Parts: sequence; structure tokens; C-alpha cells
Amino acid sequence: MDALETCYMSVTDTLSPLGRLAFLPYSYVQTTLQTLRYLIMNTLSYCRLYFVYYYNLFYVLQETEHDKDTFQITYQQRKFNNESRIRNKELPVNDNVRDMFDPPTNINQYFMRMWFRTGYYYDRFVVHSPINIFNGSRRSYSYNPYPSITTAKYLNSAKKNDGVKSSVNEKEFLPKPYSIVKTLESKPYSPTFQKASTSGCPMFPGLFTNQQICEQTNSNEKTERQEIEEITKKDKDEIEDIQNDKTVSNSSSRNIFYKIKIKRKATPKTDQYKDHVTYGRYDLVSQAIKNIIPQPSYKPEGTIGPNMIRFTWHCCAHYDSASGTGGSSGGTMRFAQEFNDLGNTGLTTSKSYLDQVQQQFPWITFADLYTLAGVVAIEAIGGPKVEWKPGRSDCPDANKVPPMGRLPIATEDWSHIQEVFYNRLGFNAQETVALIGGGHGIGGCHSRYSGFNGIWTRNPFSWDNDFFKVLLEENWSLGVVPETGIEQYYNNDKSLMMLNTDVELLRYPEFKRWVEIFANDAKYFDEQFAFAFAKLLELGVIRDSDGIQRVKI
Ligand code: HEM
Repeated sequence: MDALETCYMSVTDTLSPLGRLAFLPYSYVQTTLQTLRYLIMNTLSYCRLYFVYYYNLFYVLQETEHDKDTFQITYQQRKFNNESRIRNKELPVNDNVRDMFDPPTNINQYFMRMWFRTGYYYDRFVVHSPINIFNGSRRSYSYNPYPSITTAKYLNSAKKNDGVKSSVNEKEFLPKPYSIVKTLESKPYSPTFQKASTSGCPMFPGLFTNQQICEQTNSNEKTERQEIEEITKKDKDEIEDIQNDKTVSNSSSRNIFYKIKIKRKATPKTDQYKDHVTYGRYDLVSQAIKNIIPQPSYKPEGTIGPNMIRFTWHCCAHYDSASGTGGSSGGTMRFAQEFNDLGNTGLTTSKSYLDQVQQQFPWITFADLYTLAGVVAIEAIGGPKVEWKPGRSDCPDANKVPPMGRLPIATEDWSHIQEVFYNRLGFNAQETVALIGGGHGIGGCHSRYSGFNGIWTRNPFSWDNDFFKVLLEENWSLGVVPETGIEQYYNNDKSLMMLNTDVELLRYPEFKRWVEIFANDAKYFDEQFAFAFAKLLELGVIRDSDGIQRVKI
């Protein structure tokens, strides 16, 4: 089977361009049909618009004569319906996939899109079906480029609404491999196309770079994630009894089974401090964090708010969705191995103040404290309220510190941003742009830390959507930071700066689209940032049914 699989992979690798060519006619017919459909629908909708317009006019004249109030209400209701219909249509999930499937508006796009669709058709129908049989992957690659309900906000409200089961599949909101179209000049991303790499599956080198697939395929040993999930599925009452050292059943073998399982999971640290006077008072912790934000001795800002937001972001940014490692869980930033890493230079400021807060409230885990810090700092600076849940556990020692070097690199281009935010962290374009623009709308760069220097916006200590406005309006050109000789972008009068990754947001059309949307709609930007930041804080946090995360020891 291994040989067969390897052979299959090498054939698909060499045949992929030819395979795509074979799909060109199909793609051509599809595009033509879709364009025709688009034209016809457009014509019909114009006819409908005219009809509705005259009908409404007639209606207005009639109604105003008789019943003004009823007319007002009906009119408002219609307006609302129309708006929500338009909004649903304009906020797609897989934006770049939708781009690929939108009717072309000019002849160039017509040919370009046709070619990229071939990648989609080829990937979907040719490569993945047989490979799914080989590796037993349960992933589904089919999706609807035009889902009926699309906003993450809707998903949230549907979830909160107890008793009402959401018809929205959460997976629809996660970026899929197909949504990662690298560039209009290169072929679409597909895990199966990746070449041999040392980080691949040890049994089939180069076959899978996705660690999870590899783990599924190559051993009977369960991953930590699977084990934790399995244990949480067990009868909760029985597990609690064991924790309290009560006898659960007459069968001793059964007892041993559970005891072993439980021993392998750390007792939540919070339990040791149950009698502490402030136990569970997260409001007091938030207040203590708020109190340490103004720091006149921290020059030149006088506040460590932005530093704290960056600190929280870095605590989460090393999450890797493929291996399940990294992320805020474990509170690994407290170990020298992590906070001394080059990418984290300057963040010891926040760490040292937060560690003092931890001494005040010894029951809170570092993982919880370090994530709560960012949430409090965002709010303190006038930003949106970010949903935060306690219950993260600290790992016992530095063994769980994830490999360093996973943070995004400021001099890289938009494909690197995609690699980090889409592939590794699991965000989509909208969330990525909201996060970067939100983070870089406050504070600035310090030559003593990163080598870059300056501020992104004119009001770096108040929350707004200026980052997007400035990025679009100013004229950016490359310059050199005098103190360090490092290149960065400056505006005309050199009062503001941008990193290369910031300017790259204008160079990839999908990112640019969101930059424009957020520049025009500050309220919508706030919502999206809050949603994305909350998602960031939860990356890699797998909780038991009681909301507590227990790490294996
Ligand atoms: C492409 C992704 C990103 C890159 C390459 C990047 C890089 C950087 C760099 C080089 C600095 C300057 C550090 C210094 O010299 O003090 C910085 C500052 C900052 N970053 Fe990012 N960042 C990224 C994304 C984010 C995200 C997603 C957030 C938060 C949501 C964020 C929040 C911040 C904040 C608040 C500062 C200012 C810190 C201060 O004023 O002390 N960054 N970033």
C-alpha cells in the first residue's frame, strides 16, 4: 500500500498541469454558462427593479392618502429585508474562492478565472478522491461558494440562542484548502501537491506535510488531543467520583482504568487555591491589569497597553493547527526559552508587570492571565469588548514550549501572511486583515526591539480604524531606519511608517478588499476584530465539559 501511495503521488505530481489542461474545456463551458446566466439574471433584476419602483410609487400615493403609519412600518420592514439580503450576499465565507467563481467582468479575467477553475475541478475530482481512499482522511472538500448565511456574527448569535439549533455548519467558516489560491500566477494550494519535506510523515517521507494526517496514518498510538477528547466522553460523574477518591464500582480493574487515566491529567492549578480570598474573581484580576497599564517610566509612550496587546498576540501566535501544538494554552511565555526568543524582544515589559499580578492572584493560571491581559488592554484603549473564557491550564515545565520561529516575519510578502494566518492559525482573509490592522492601529515599532521604528497612525493610543485609512490614503515609499539601517515604508513627510507585511495587505486583492471595507465601516471592523481576537485566544485550547482544560502530565 505504501509503495502504491508513493507511486500515485509521484504520478499526480507530474501530471497535475496536464490534468488541469484536460479540464479546460469543461471550465470554459462552465464559465460561459455562468456568464450568460449572470447577464440574464442582471437583465431580469433590472426589469424587476423598475417594476418594484413604479409599484412602490403607486403604493406610496395610495397609502399616504389613507394610513400613513402602516405605510411607514411596511416600508421600514421592506427596507430591512432588502438590506439583510444584500448583506448576506456581500459577506462570503470563502472570499477568494468566490472571486474565482464570480462572473468575469472583463476578457482578461475570463481566461484567468477559467484557468484557475481548472485547478479547482482537477483537485476536487481527480486528485483527492483516490487519495482520500488511501489515507482514510475524513476531510470533505466540497463546499458551497455561495452559502445562504455567511456572517460569523450570525453564527455566534445562532449558537448563543439556546434551544434554537443552528442550521449553519461551523466548518463553513473555516478556510478550506481551496480558498488558498496562492497567486493569480501560481497554482492553487493543495496539500497533496507538496513536495518532500523533512517535517513530513516519517513513514512516507514527503508524502504528507500535514502532521495530523500523518499521525492518523502511521500509528495506532493516539494523539494527545484524541486522548483528551476520549476521556471527556467518559461518564463525567464517575470521573468526578474518582477525583474525590470515592469508590466508584465494585470492579477493581475498572477503578484502576479510571485512576490511571486521571493521573495522566494535571489537576487544575486553580484547585490548589480554592480557599484564596479572591478565588475566581476575574473582575479583580481585570482591574489589577488595568491598573498596571499606565506606566510613566515606560518611555516614550507612558503606557504598556500596546505592548500588552502584542504580548497576548505572541502568546497565541505560535499555534500550529496541523500538530495541535502552541497557542495560549500552557502559559509557555513564562519560560525563558520563549520570552528570550528574538521575535519576543521587548515583551518582557508586559510579562514582568503581569507576573506581579499573578503573585497577587496565585490561583489564576498564566495561560488565562496572559490572554486576559490583551482583552483588558484592548478595552482600556477604547477598543471593542472581546469574549474571553477562563479555564486554560499551565504546562508543568518548559518541555511544552513550542518550537520558536513561528511568528510572522515583517519583511515577508502576502503569501507568507497566508501561510501563517490561513494555513497554520486557521483564519480567513477577513479575520487576518482585521487582526493585523487592529493590532497595528495602536502603538508602534521601536528600534531598540525590532529594529523598525515609528508609529502607524496619528493617534496610536486610541482605538479606531485609522490604520486602514492611512494605509489607503498615504503614499508609501521604502526608506531606512537611521538607527538600525533596516528598511521600512514611510509616508511622504516620514511621520508614519508601515512594515512590509502591512503594505502587502494592499498587494493581494482579497486583503485589499477587506482593507477598504474596514476603512469605510469602523463599527463592522470592531465586530470583526473582536471575533477574530476571541478566536485567537481559543486556538489550541481543548476544554473538558466543565470548561476547564486539563493538560497531560
Ligand atoms: C503579519 C503579521 C505581523 C507582523 C509581521 C508583526 C510585526 C510587528 C513588529 C515588527 C512590531 C514592532 C515591535 C516593536 O519594535 O516594538 C509590531 C508591533 C505591534 N504589533 Fe504586530 N505584527 C503582526 C501582526 C500583529 C497582530 C495580529 C497583532 C494583534 C492583534 C499585532 C499587534 C501589535 C502591537 C499592538 C504592536 C505595538 C507594540 C508596541 O507599541 O509596543 N501585530 N508588530
